Amino acid sequence: MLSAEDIRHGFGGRDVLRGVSLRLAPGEVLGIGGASGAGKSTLGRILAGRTRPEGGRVRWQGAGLPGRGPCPVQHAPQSPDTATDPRWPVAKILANGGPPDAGAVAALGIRADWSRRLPGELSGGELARVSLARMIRPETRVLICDEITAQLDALAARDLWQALLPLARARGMALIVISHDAGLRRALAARDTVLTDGRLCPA
Ligand SMILES: Nc1ncnc2c1ncn2[C@@H]1O[C@H](COP(=O)(O)OP(=O)(O)OP(=O)(O)O)[C@@H](O)[C@H]1O
Repeated sequence: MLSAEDIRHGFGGRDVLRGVSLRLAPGEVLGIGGASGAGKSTLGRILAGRTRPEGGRVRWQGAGLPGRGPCPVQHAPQSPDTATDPRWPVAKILANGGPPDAGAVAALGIRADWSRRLPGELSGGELARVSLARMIRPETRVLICDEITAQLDALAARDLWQALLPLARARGMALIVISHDAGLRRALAARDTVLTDGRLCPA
């Protein structure tokens, strides 16, 4: 479904990704770990078509990622507070880029009475759910979860995964769990990998 072949990318002449290849099946949960600065977020953005790699290619169902319309691969960023406009109420955040996905909004426990609140008026866990719901549309087939619970306490993190996993399973939506936390990756992902020296290796 989603594949990457020999992805290479760097910044300022420094190679970060040195030939990353992967394949992801529908509904699969894949873990990606690696040291800080290893290139996990860079890879996530490339897989979602947000960053054009210097080398290699990302393929979606055998072709390039669609250039128009909603992308089936979405990258959920690690810091919802910097990814959401602090002046926008929840309803506007959810409607940005298309009508909100009512099923995802309900499954993530987003309450109607949050709709007029600003991001600063939500708890960290609530904001993480809103930020995630923006990325889940009916067309989303792969969700790249980039340290989405790293800033939450253990209980809020557990609640978020317990909401997200059944939603993903019900939709056959694949997840890529990017996390420093090997225990979390092992608990969630059937297949776990680590980004080391610019390459993806089995964990
Ligand atoms: N836009 C950019 N311009 C310059 N350097 C960048 C840019 N984006 C990322 N980098 C550098 O590329 C390297 C990989 O960054 P990336 O954010 O992908 O790592 P990461 O594995 O996700 O790290 P962390 O676990 O700390 O979030 C880092 O050294 C980072 O400083």
